Amino acid sequence: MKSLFRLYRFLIPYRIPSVIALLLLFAMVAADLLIPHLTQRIIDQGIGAGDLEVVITTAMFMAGAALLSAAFAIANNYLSVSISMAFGADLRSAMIRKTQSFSFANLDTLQTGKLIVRSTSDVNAVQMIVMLSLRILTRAPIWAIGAIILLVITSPRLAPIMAGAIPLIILLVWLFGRRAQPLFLIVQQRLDRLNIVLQENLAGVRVVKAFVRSQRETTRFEAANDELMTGTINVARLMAVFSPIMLLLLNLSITAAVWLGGKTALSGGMTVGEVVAAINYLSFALFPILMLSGMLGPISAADASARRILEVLDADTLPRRDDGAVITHQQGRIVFENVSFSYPGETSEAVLRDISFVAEPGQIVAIVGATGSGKSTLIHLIPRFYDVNAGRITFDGVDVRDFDPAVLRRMIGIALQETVLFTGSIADNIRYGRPDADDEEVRAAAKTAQADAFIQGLPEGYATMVGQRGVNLSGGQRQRIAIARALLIKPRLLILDDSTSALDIETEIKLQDALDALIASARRAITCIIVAQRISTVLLADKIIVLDHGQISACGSHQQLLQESSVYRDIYRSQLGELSAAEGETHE
Ligand SMILES: Nc1ncnc2c1ncn2[C@@H]1O[C@H](COP(=O)(O)OP(=O)(O)OP(=O)(O)O)[C@@H](O)[C@H]1O
Repeated sequence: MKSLFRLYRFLIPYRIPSVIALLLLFAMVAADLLIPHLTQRIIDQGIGAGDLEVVITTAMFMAGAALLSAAFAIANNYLSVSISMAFGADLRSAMIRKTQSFSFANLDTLQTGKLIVRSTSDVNAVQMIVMLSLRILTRAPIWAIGAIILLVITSPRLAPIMAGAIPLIILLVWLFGRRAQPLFLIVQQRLDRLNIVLQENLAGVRVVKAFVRSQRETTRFEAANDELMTGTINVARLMAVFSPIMLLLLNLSITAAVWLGGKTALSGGMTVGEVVAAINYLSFALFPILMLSGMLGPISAADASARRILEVLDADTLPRRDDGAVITHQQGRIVFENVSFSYPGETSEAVLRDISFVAEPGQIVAIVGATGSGKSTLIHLIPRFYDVNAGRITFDGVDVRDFDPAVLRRMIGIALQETVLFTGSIADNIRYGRPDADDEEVRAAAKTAQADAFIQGLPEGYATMVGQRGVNLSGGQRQRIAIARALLIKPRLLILDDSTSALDIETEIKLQDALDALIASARRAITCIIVAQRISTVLLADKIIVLDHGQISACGSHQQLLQESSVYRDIYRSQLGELSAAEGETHE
């Protein structure tokens, strides 16, 4: 329950309406509890004494109490629904705000599927309990306590029945809770699993079809679905036994009250009205406990949901730094000083070891190496998608960890390995990092990225809509839009992570020439770090860094590396065939 209570802080902005809702509850319970007392009066002083006037006036009081109770209930329902919906909306917004500040390490642990479940069905479960707290969950105990007090006052002789029934009910609820809690947790975990399978299945539906694996995916989904069903059935089975037992206990208590009350009334120890009122009070006291016990399931589920929501809200993200460094005259000089890095996790090995190099302002630095050698990891450290474990990276002499992440990232234009485009027009996508850029600037960036020609050829040019994940564009077209997007922010450092892999050689050469021209003509230096699989992409780079199993195995220009690095020569040979005679002369 601790997690659930921690989320109640989201009610603070609604404390006044919440207090009003609770006051309305008290008023409602008071009106309800008046009715057994009035019933007693009608029976004893009206019917028993043959006084019609008492019958009529008391009946009018009863109708008044019932009307008031209904009016309070309507006002309370109205308030509690509005408060809980606002609470849910605030909670969802807080979660989305938090995920926006997630580092890549956070995203590694809380993947998309999990985040979606947490910000939808988990929030709904908690929101439901908040609404019930302002209604039935609070009303039930007040009702029960009020009824017990009135029962003891009006019919002390029947109080022992209550004294026997209540501990028994509490014991049963406790036993049920202990048994049910783990079952509810299992259901939540299985729901999580089902959502992840579903999300993977839908996101990868094209691959599934291409590999004719629909059967496998259906089986995988059905397995997760069946597991969820079994879990839910286990909970339902427990409820199926528990609820009737509780009802039996309630009915037995009332039977005992009728029996004992009847006997006492016959011997003159109680009036008929007192017996009727006592039976009413007894059901008023026991019924809420029964109702609350039925809520144990949703409460346990909501507590599990709250725990999962808190995992998101409490995640350790890169803090915003208002006191972070600011560089007024940016040069774009990047220095790696003995950088080592391993991904978070106890068993993970170092992915980068002792990396040192300098990218001077205006230089094009290429990083090559076998797949998995750590190229993407290396460039992800510059905008602080992850922080280094040892050594440091400086941007114009300032350790990147001294910047506010947003300030640092505004100086860096990056086209990531996986191209993600958003629903919207092509122009919107290019403008993503700089929404105020004018059409000319958008077009200039697209021209450099070799995207202008194909965009102009589309039916609506720059206004053409891009589908979810850019499905209506080719891989190479999406890559070029991503490069234009990175260029448009006029970065001091441009990072292209294998961003030209889907381009044909001719387009790639044109892109390289355009980038060269841009770098040469830029008023302020643009440093460029290019990760590449293809040697042809890096031939013109000022400096090529060869990564091998997370370490720099060589560094220099193409010609230097041909002479000095066997790893580089191997990559060269495997891609471009045997070395030409001229190149062969220069090395051993
Ligand atoms: N988010 C992650 N969590 C844990 N390990 C990771 C993560 N991303 C990459 N790795 C591991 O780090 C190593 C280097 O990966 P990286 O993506 O940097 O290589 P790369 O040289 O860019 O490969 P490629 O050319 O195939 O893109 C790999 O062994 C990979 O398994």
